[in-house]
Amino acid sequence: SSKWEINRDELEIFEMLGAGCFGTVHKGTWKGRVVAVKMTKENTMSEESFIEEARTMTQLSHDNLVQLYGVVTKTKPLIIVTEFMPYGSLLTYLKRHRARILSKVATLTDMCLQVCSAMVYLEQRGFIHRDLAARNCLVGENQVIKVADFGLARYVLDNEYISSQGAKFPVKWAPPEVLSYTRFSTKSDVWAYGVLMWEIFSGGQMPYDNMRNADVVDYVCHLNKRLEKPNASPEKLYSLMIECWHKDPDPRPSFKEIHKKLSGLLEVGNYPSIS
Ligand SMILES: Cn1cc(-c2ccnc(-n3ncc4cc(C(C)(C)C)cc(F)c4c3=O)c2CO)cc(Nc2ccncn2)c1=O
Repeated sequence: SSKWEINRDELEIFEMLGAGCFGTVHKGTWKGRVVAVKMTKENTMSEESFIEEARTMTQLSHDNLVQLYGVVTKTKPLIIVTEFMPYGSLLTYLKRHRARILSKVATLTDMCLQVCSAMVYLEQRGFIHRDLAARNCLVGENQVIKVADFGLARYVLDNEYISSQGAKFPVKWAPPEVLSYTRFSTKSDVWAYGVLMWEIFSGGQMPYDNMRNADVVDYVCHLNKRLEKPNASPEKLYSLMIECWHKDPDPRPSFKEIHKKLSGLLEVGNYPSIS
C-alpha cells in the first residue's frame, strides 16, 4: 500500500481535542508517537480528491508546519493522522496569555516570524493555504507556532464555508480579489497573514470587532479602509501589515520579503528588551 497509508490497528485513540470542520479530532498514539487523529464525519469532506492530494501533503515538512503523517483510507471513517501540538490553537493561546505577551514585542514578533517561515516554505512550493488565521495555527513546547490544515479548505463540502456569501467563509481574512472572484493565490495568503499579524499584536481580538461580514466587504473593498494599528504594535510592524493589505495582489510583498523585514525588526536596537 502507499507509504502514507496508515494501518487502522496501528492507531490508539484517546480523548477528544475538539471538533473541527471535518468532525472530531482526538489525541492518540501511532507507532509509539503521540499524534492527533481527525475522525472525519460523513459528507463533510470530498474524500477521493483529498486522498489523491494526501501523497503531496505528507511530503511537506517544515519546523513550523503541523506534519501530516498519513491517512487511514481502507476503513470508514477516513482518518487523518498528524503531529500533535500540546497547547492547542494560537487564537486560544493569545487570548489566554494576552496580558503577559502583549507587553513582549519581541515574543509577538517571533510568533509572526515562525508563521512567516512556514509560509515562505509553502510559497516556494506554490502551495496555497487558503485559510491562514490564528485559529488555524497551533502551539507546541517553548512557544513553537506551527501552521495547521494547510490546503484542506479545498476539500470542505459545507457551502456555508465554500461560498464567499456563506456564514462560515473567512471574510475578515480575505482580500478583495477573493471576496469578488474567489481567486486564491499566495498573495491572498499574504493578505490573511497581515490579518494574522494583527491578531497576534491584538492578543487574539476579533478583526473588525463585531462588524458583520457584509459591512467588512464594504469597509475594505469600497471604502478601501483597513484594520487600525494594535496598541502593542510598533509603527514599522503596522506598516508591514498595511503592505500585506494592498488592494491589488501583485504589489503585496512575498513571504520571503516579509521574513527579511521582520528579521530586521527583531535585530537588537529595535527592541531594547532583547539584550
Ligand atoms: C493537530 N492538532 C489539531 C487540533 C484540532 C482539534 C480540533 N479541530 C481542529 N481543526 N480546527 C480547524 C480546522 C480547519 C479546517 C479548514 C479546512 C482550514 C477550515 C480543517 C480542519 F480539519 C480543522 C480542524 O481539524 C484542530 C486543528 O487541526 C488540536 C490539537 N491540539 C490541542 C491540544 C490541546 N487542546 C486542544 N487541541 C492538535 O495538536
